[in-house]
Amino acid sequence: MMASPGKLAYFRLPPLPTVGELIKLYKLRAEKQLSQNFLFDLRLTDKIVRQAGSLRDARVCEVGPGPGGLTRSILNAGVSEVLVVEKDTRFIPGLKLLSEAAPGMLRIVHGDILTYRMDRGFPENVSKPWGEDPPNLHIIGNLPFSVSTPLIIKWLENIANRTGPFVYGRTRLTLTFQKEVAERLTASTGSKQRSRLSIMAQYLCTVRNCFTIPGRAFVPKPKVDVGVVHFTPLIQPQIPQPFKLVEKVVRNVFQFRRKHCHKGVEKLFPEVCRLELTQEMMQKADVDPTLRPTELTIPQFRALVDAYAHFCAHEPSLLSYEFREELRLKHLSKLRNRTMASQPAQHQVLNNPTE
Ligand SMILES: C[S@@+](CC[C@H](N)C(=O)[O-])C[C@H]1O[C@@H](n2cnc3c(N)ncnc32)[C@H](O)[C@@H]1O
Repeated sequence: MMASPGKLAYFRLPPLPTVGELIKLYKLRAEKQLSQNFLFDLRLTDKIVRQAGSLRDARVCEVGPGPGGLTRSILNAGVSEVLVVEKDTRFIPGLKLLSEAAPGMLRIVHGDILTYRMDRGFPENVSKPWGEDPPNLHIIGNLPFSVSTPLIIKWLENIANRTGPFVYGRTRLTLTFQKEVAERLTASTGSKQRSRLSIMAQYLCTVRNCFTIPGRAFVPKPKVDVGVVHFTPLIQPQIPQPFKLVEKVVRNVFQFRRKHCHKGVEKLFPEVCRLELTQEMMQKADVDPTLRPTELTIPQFRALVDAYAHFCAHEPSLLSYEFREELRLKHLSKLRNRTMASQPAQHQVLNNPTE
């Protein structure tokens, strides 16, 4: 493979204390509430980073760096810049050591990833249009279990609406989840693990279950194994239907996961016209009503969502709440963006390597 020009492609961290030694040095006891399970084995962290594809000259945001094992592997991958967001202040001194060893490459943010505005962390991304390859931002993280599902749902909505880290470019994600969640995210049509989460993720992304890390590889050892999942958002001009509408159809269909799918579809309509409209919707979408929810493909879900949107357009009372809510939220987010643009950032960047 040809190396890209510039010194970063050949960057290697100088010798440093090991992750285990750093933990001893700073007396870092793992906090259960923050789902702290650390990876000491740098061959494993390297393997996670390899799933992201080439990171030469890329920008990376790492969620929850903790003692920095995964951060070391990211820095060694020839990236141009890494921004790490860590909630626990105790890890900051160790991360600063890493930052000194990789001058100009590591920005440390003390903050909560659930509220951190990543688009503000990488404002220069504005010049890159959506869909440009290679992507300009990678999100990588050995995620805390406590936030992994809400975080991926929030990011899926961001992908649909091109907000948050997805506002300017086709950001890719390489993240860890509890093994069972990883299996649900990537479950194929007909599999037992197929669920709402599988549909929402695969509606918007190509999803790959990369490999499983046994619980014993972490310190302390969690009760579960961990799956590494890679997401590539699909290139589409705009999500054809609002995210909330997609969510509503998928939620209803999976309400009766062992029954025929028309059972869940019926619940989308008022009782008086339920059976007729369900029949009409299934015909319009060309979906066999006797299939089980787990047997439906993504194109069939798309067809169901489109058919339901058609009914809603003709009978706004079916969906007036969601549409109103979606419009209200979009309006609020526009106002918030405007206000925040005129305010200083709330999260503290603890070092500025470019200074
Ligand atoms: C599973 S540990 C991974 C640590 C390290 N990346 C590794 O692989 O060894 C999760 C990390 O996320 C941090 N964390 C937990 N909740 C967070 C949040 N809401 N925002 C940012 N970081 C968080 C924890 O403090 C911890 O460092």
